[in-house]
Amino acid sequence: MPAYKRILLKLSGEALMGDDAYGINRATIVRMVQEVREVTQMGVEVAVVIGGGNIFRGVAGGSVGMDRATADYMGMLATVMNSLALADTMRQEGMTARVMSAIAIEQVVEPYVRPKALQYLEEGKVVVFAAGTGNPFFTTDTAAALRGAEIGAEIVLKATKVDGVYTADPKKDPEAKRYSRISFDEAITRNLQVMDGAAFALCRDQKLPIKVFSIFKPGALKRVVQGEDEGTLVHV
Ligand SMILES: Nc1ncnc2c1ncn2[C@@H]1O[C@H](COP(=O)(O)OP(=O)(O)O)[C@@H](O)[C@H]1O
Ligand SMILES: O=c1ccn([C@@H]2O[C@H](COP(=O)(O)OP(=O)(O)O)[C@@H](O)[C@H]2O)c(=O)[nH]1
Repeated sequence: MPAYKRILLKLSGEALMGDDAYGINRATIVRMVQEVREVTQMGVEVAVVIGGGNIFRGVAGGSVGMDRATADYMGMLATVMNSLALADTMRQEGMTARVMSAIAIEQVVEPYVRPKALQYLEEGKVVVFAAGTGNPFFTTDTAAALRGAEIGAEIVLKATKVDGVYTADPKKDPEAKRYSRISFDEAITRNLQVMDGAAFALCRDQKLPIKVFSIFKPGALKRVVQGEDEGTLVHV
């Protein structure tokens, strides 16, 4: 039995590279989609926000002297590409997906219209939210928090490169310990970088819990959806 009726799944864009140096690794995206299919088959309504870090990140552009807002728009366009690839892979795997963009790009993707997104979810379609929040200086984590709150998701699931929230960045500090649960207040006070502060703050205000877990661990998404002990729960 699933523990949730409706979820917002945030997929790391960077993880889409798999073992490649850049772009979208075919085997990786197929595996991600198959995991999503498993939970849709359990009757869970799934909305997805995918990042763009495998193609372009605004901060990277900014660091080499680009105008930061322009670089961020490039990052948002990168998430549109990933969203199209994701939805197409879903189609190939026998699912029905709809991409909705936060920035107008009508010939390519339909615009984000909240009631329409809700309708798709009720029809059992997977909705992929593209172009983040549509605003520079934000991240797709914040987009996940925002859309999660808007569609009334019960939880935001952040599938990322680490298997939970740690006392420090586990990629830099081998002594870092994983929390099984942590409050928003503590995560924000300790300035834990696994998610940006804006995303944490929005979820805290909306009382929308977040689960952080590994995108690489087979079966982790299903376990999370079944309410099993997996990753880290960030709670009010
Ligand atoms: N306290 C922490 N706990 C877990 N991960 C952390 C922490 N601080 C920093 N990180 C880093 O945050 C990364 C996940 O955030 P991000 O780069 O935004 O990933 P994504 O591509 O999933 O959006 C992890 O790969 C990890 O190295
Ligand atoms: O609301 C948003 C969402 C994303 N971005 C840009 O899109 C890039 C890709 O998204 P993100 O870094 O969140 O992807 P991920 O970490 O999942 O790979 C970011 O670096 C930002 O430049 C943005 O400007 N506004």
